Amino acid sequence: MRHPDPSTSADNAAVVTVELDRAGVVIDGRTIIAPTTLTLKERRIGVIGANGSGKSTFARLLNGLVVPTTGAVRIDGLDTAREAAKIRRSVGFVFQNPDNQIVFPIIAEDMAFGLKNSGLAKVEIPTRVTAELARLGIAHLVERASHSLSGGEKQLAALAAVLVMRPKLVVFDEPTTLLDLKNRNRIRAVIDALAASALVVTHDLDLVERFDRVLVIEDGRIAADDTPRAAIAWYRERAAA
Ligand SMILES: Nc1ncnc2c1ncn2[C@@H]1O[C@H](COP(=O)(O)OP(=O)(O)OP(=O)(O)O)[C@@H](O)[C@H]1O
Repeated sequence: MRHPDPSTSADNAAVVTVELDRAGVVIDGRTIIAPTTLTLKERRIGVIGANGSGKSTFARLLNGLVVPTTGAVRIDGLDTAREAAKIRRSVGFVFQNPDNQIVFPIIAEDMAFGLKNSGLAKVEIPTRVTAELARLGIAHLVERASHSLSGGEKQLAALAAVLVMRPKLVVFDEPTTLLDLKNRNRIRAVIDALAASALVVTHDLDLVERFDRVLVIEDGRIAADDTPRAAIAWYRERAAA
């Protein structure tokens, strides 16, 4: 059983409000995300849909990695086009490919980098890093060279580097794709236990079946927005057609 201690908990329990206000993305004249208006306040949100439907682009809109070409995206009232640096302090993004995320040669250095920039006292950094790695069951990786890790270990280390910053919302872009069954279950348990809100883009429908809300994206539009049961059933039927 988990006993959260506010002084050491790696999570932040506040719920984030995401607002898309006619937000759309057009690249080279092609509509990738059609103008979309929606508010997300749930703690667990799944985003599913076919390859190339726009899921990653949608996810990237939420922390300013992609800026809408029409309309606006606001996180707790902050516009991603104007306040991306501030927003990234409360919205963490876990990339599908951890190589896009891990920058430093040693895992502990990679995790310490963001903490140093956030102004955390130097003496507190190793404790925060160690605690986060331990929470994900990978404390033994702390001094390992990033390039020597397996795909699954890297994925978990990249996740640790995001969570150590204690974001209020964690956006996951296909977090289980590289993982074996054991590590997939571990990520699933980590998402379940997060005090932070989570939005998860995935093809793994089981992962979102107990979430609060699931969006199905089709050709850059929110084609279904429902309970997991209803949204997944809609998507399965659509995929079978
Ligand atoms: N920077 C870009 N330049 C041009 N096209 C892009 C860019 N980013 C995304 N696209 C295109 O937008 C469409 C949606 O891409 P996106 O990665 O959002 O889809 P996805 O639903 O996450 O796909 P998958 O399930 O295959 O990962 C694709 O056709 C993709 O090629």
